[in-house]
Amino acid sequence: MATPADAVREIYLAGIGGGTPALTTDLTALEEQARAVMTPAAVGYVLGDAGTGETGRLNRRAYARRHLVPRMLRGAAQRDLSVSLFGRTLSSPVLLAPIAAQTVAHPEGELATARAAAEAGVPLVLSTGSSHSLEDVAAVAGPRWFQLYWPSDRAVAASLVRRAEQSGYTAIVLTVDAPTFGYRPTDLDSGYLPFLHGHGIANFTSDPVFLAGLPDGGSVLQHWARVFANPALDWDDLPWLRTVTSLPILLKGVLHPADARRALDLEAVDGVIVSNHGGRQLDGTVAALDVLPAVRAAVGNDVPVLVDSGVRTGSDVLKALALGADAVLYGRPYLYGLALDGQAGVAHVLRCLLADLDLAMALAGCRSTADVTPDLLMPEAHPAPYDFG
Ligand SMILES: Cc1cc2nc3c(=O)[nH]c(=O)nc-3n(C[C@H](O)[C@H](O)[C@H](O)COP(=O)(O)O)c2cc1C
Ligand SMILES: CCCCC(=O)C(=O)O
Repeated sequence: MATPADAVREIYLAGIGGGTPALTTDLTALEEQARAVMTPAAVGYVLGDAGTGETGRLNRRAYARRHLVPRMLRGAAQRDLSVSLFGRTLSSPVLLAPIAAQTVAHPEGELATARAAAEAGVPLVLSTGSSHSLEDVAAVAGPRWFQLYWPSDRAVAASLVRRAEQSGYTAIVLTVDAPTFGYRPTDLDSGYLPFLHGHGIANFTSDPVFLAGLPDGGSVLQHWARVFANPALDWDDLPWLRTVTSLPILLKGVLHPADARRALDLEAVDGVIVSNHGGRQLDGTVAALDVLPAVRAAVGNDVPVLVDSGVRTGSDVLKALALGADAVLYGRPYLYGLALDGQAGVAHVLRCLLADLDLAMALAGCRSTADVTPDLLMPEAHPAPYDFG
């Protein structure tokens, strides 16, 4: 049976004939390659962090300062990478993070991403800010979740969720860390917001409720700007979302354990995604990985907890799982693959990540994701200095 690590063997075999991969297999080097092929505005949007970039750097440091203590002789010749979430089996603990406006990186945008994800069996979380309608993406996608930016008009929110449900998306990811755009100097310096250039608004321009609210002769972009976000959203709104869908709901962008607990106590959500949005929202924010154990402790072991922000390699996935995550969202690197070579580029990145993860499990002595336990990590010499009580 083919395993993700076979990709590595195939590369070496191709090398006998002089072949080498078209793109780097170094998942941390893709950024530099992609920078060279994207427009300056796209580089600013995709690579950019909020503020000084402190949180963006911290995300990587949080992984770098943790170290694995692998176990030997555990007979991990075959690895089972699968995990179970909301009653479904995922082929690996990896999903593609919602990334808006993907046509800034490649003209085929989310369609290319969805095809590559389907081929790899990796679930895609499609952004509300997709450049192709959620129906068009569903037509070429494999397993899929829908990420919701809750519009200022509840009727539009309900319409998006209903469409997602009808199009086979099996979970709703409500992102709560972006009531407004963060302060992003890379975008501000070039005066560039992709949405105002027509990227990432297809779910609105294809939405009957949104279009019905468009004033006669009014501008679509101005209407979008009014409707897209709801900065006034608060906890009292959450139960309403529960009334419009029977799908599992995950809250994305939670960092404080008390917020995770509160969401569950409201019985309004089924899971949480610990994330600082890749350092793009509030600069100076703690690394997502650093609060993951506290969030896990706050919600208990039965609630799905995912994490993102800074995941790059197979070892990173192991570290996240060892600290209590059920799965990770993989973000920018797949966008780099998209920019470099469209669908084939995303496929390459996923092949590399899954091969790296499969080998990491072999080398750490893990036959299955259930074997990725906290004792796989070196206890921290300097534990996190905060106690959330
Ligand atoms: C260009 C870009 C666009 C994004 N758009 C969205 C979005 O529409 N919705 C959302 O919830 N998160 C969005 N995110 C955040 C990602 O889902 C994820 O949290 C983040 O990329 C993780 O950081 P990393 O990619 O550095 O690992 C976006 C991130 C990037 C880089
Ligand atoms: C309000 C943010 C919209 C897109 C996004 O999530 C991002 O650029 O990070």
